[in-house]
Amino acid sequence: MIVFIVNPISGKGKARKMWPVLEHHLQQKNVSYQWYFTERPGHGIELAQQAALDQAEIVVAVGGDGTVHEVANGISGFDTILGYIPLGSGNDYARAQSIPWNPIAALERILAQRTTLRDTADFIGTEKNEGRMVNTAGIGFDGSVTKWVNQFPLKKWLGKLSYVVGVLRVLGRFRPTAVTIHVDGKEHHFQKTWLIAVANIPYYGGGMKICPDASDQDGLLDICVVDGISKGMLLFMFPRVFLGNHIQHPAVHIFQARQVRIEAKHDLMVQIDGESKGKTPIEFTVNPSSLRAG
Ligand SMILES: Nc1ncnc2c1ncn2[C@@H]1O[C@H](COP(=O)(O)OP(=O)(O)OP(=O)(O)O)[C@@H](O)[C@H]1O
Repeated sequence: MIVFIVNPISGKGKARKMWPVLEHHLQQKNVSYQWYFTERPGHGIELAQQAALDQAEIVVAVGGDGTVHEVANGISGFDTILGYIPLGSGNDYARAQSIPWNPIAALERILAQRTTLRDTADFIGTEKNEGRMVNTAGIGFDGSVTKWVNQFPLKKWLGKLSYVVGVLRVLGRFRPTAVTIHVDGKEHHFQKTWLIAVANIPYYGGGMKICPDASDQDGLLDICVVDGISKGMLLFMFPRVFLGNHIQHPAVHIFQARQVRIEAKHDLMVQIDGESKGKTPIEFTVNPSSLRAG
């Protein structure tokens, strides 16, 4: 049995519009399936967990990276395969896994049932803030931008453009702070940190190659720290993130580790897989080959 979990608001309603087309394809191919629309944030976790308990072979996230995050958390601890049809606005998971952007082609790939094992990371913060990261986390500047954008009433109309507005709004008031980063137990101190990314895959934010060498098949997390840089230089450097050559800048520090803990002098906001997830301190531990991706 294949279970589809469709987020009707993903990609400004793209997933909702595309679902009848996907269903038509499934019916033509005589595939046995069930489907659900998510009704609220977090619902995807509950639906995916129930599907795994009901012994679904594959649970397919239909939407964006937030939907993948929820489904991956719901099936955590089960042998269930995670499928993905990218109909969000960022779709970084699809980018990293080379999943076709055409929804029917993505569906065909799932039906072919060629699976690979992928790393995820377990995260644990404060106040029951814990779970499983599939893509990438951002702590600091982009954590604040994500929080701002998720509360921005125009997000459902502006889509990705909301992030540009968010970057400009947060840039005005964000203050870099001192952080301590424990990389596999070794302490590194930074004085004026803008952001720390912890990555399973190279991308976040819809194609920004924040950790260009990250791989979810190497048993390691890649960590990128941006520290000691002026606001102007940060803006100037920003476009280089899309090519991944920002890592050559002296303000950018890269590490690889199995475990990383981040503490900040002044609390920094955290986003994980594009979802706001509390604030520092936070710790990540890689969980190698823990996800069956189809
Ligand atoms: N019915 C719903 N109403 C409101 N929010 C929902 C509903 N169902 C799911 N959500 C939430 O929608 C959010 C965004 O989903 P998702 O990330 O899949 O789409 P996106 O933001 O368009 O794509 P991307 O993350 O790839 O840019 C998630 O945080 C999820 O919890």
